[in-house]
Amino acid sequence: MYMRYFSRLFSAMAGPRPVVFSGPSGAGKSTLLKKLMKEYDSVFGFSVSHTTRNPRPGEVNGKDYHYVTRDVMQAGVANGDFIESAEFSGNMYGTSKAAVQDVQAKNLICILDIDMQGVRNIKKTDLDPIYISIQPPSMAVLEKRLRDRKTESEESLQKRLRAAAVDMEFSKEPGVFDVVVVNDNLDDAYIQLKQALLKEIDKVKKINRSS
Ligand SMILES: Nc1ncnc2c1ncn2[C@@H]1O[C@H](COP(=O)(O)OP(=O)(O)OP(=O)(O)O)[C@@H](O)[C@H]1O
Ligand SMILES: Nc1nc2c(ncn2[C@@H]2O[C@H](COP(=O)(O)O)[C@@H](O)[C@H]2O)c(=O)[nH]1
Repeated sequence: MYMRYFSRLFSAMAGPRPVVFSGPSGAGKSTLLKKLMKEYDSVFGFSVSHTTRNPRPGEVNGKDYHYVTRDVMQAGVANGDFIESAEFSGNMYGTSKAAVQDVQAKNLICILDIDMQGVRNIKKTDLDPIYISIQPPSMAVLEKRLRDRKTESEESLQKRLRAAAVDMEFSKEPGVFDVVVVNDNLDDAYIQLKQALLKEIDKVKKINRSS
């Protein structure tokens, strides 16, 4: 009890609370995050995950992900370099300690885009983030978005849809997420997202003004 209290107190002193974004693949997490980081570029910093999947056209190594082999990723996990890692749709993904520290060293709100296994694992740490779930309006809409994105093979798409069904149930579990945003109309979803983060955004702006 006291340990948890002091851990929260110290992390509050250390800087703004991180934000975890989760939700099914194709729900619109990256789309919303990019809008947020464009509007508040001096407030948020993205925790660049590691993955063993191949880069998509337009993705940049070190910006979207650190693209690594399974051997490199497994060695990093064994070495204790990761806060959390997970297997998703046939590939490994993970948040390195360095990725979060890099953002926090700049006193920015650290954004983690992670799947639900990542959410469960982060809950076992003392990171104490705000948990936001981005959900699609329906499975049918999600499937259309994923197909239209044209990034997945049929096999990968089916795996992602199966994971999405579990994720949509997970988001309804009481106490897991602080906010659940249904991304139907993008502008409406973005307004809801900003509303959920205004307090933290103001905190960072105040700190930046006084430093
Ligand atoms: N509100 C929306 N209305 C219509 N299309 C949308 C909306 N939000 C996102 N999209 C589109 O849906 C597709 C999936 O969005 P996005 O890539 O942001 O999802 P994601 O949750 O980040 O997926 P992943 O977890 O696989 O990275 C993209 O092509 C995006 O342009
Ligand atoms: N547990 C983690 N999940 C992660 C991490 N980085 C991304 N993700 C999640 O993976 C899926 C698929 O992403 P994609 O870029 O291949 O479409 C998605 O749900 C992400 O949120 C991570 O470091 N840890």
